[in-house]
Amino acid sequence: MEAAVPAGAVASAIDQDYALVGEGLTKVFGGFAAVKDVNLAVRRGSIHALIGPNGAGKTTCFNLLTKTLSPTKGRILLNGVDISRLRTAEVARRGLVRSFQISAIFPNLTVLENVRVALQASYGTGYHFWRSLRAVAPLNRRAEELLEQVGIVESRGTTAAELSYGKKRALEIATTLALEPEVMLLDEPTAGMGHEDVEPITELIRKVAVGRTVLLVEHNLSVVSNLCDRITVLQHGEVLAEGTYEQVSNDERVVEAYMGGVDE
Ligand SMILES: Nc1ncnc2c1ncn2[C@@H]1O[C@H](COP(=O)(O)OP(=O)(O)OP(=O)(O)O)[C@@H](O)[C@H]1O
Repeated sequence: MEAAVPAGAVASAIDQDYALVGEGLTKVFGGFAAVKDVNLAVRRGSIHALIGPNGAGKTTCFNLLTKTLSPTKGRILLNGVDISRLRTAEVARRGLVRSFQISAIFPNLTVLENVRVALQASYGTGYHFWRSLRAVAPLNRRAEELLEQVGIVESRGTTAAELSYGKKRALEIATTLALEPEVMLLDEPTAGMGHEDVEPITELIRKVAVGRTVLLVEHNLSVVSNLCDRITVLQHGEVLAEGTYEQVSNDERVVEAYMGGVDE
């Protein structure tokens, strides 16, 4: 007869496989449950998408996982550690980083300066406008490396305001990488983009995801099918289906949810 596996052993095996886990996540806004008992496990090293029709609860769920909102019920585990009660900065220090919104980019600073600000934030020194150029010079090399990685190093001297939309997104990814994330959370990375920018950003995400874990909310289903290993579909705040793109796109309930909604 096989010896019973102690519960702790199962839990730690799960911790090793999954970088980020949401357990029984629930968020109630004034009596309305936007997210209900959602269980989500993001496998280490994977690109995982959260999709669903409008109003399905994706943003709320994402905000819970990124600690922008606190759950009414449930908990969040990062590498097996309960981070539900930790602040965003502490969670970022532990490797869980949400991509900055474009609005968080300083439009009047150059591309290089923007990445340097992020690096200074990550080194805990903060950004001091009065610091001499010599004092910040060591950061320039790292900033240039990051810009190289995201393919916009030739724009280093351009002010962020002058960048195309696609390059702004690339800059946003560089500022996220400055925090050395182990788990990256991307909020609709291709939202508002023209056709010509979607593919380069998809390829960039694929590239920076190597050696990391990525969770993204994305409306563009062709990006999801092209990029993501696993997909969780939400509807009315609950998990409707989970699997590969092929599995969920062949699931009648998912087809029905999308046909019944107004999503693209
Ligand atoms: N702060 C809030 N207060 C009250 N209701 C909210 C709040 N935030 C979200 N909701 C409601 O929760 C539900 C889920 O919203 P959420 O934005 O999470 O969905 P979504 O799937 O991201 O939708 P979309 O694709 O349209 O962005 C919606 O009915 C929304 O109106």
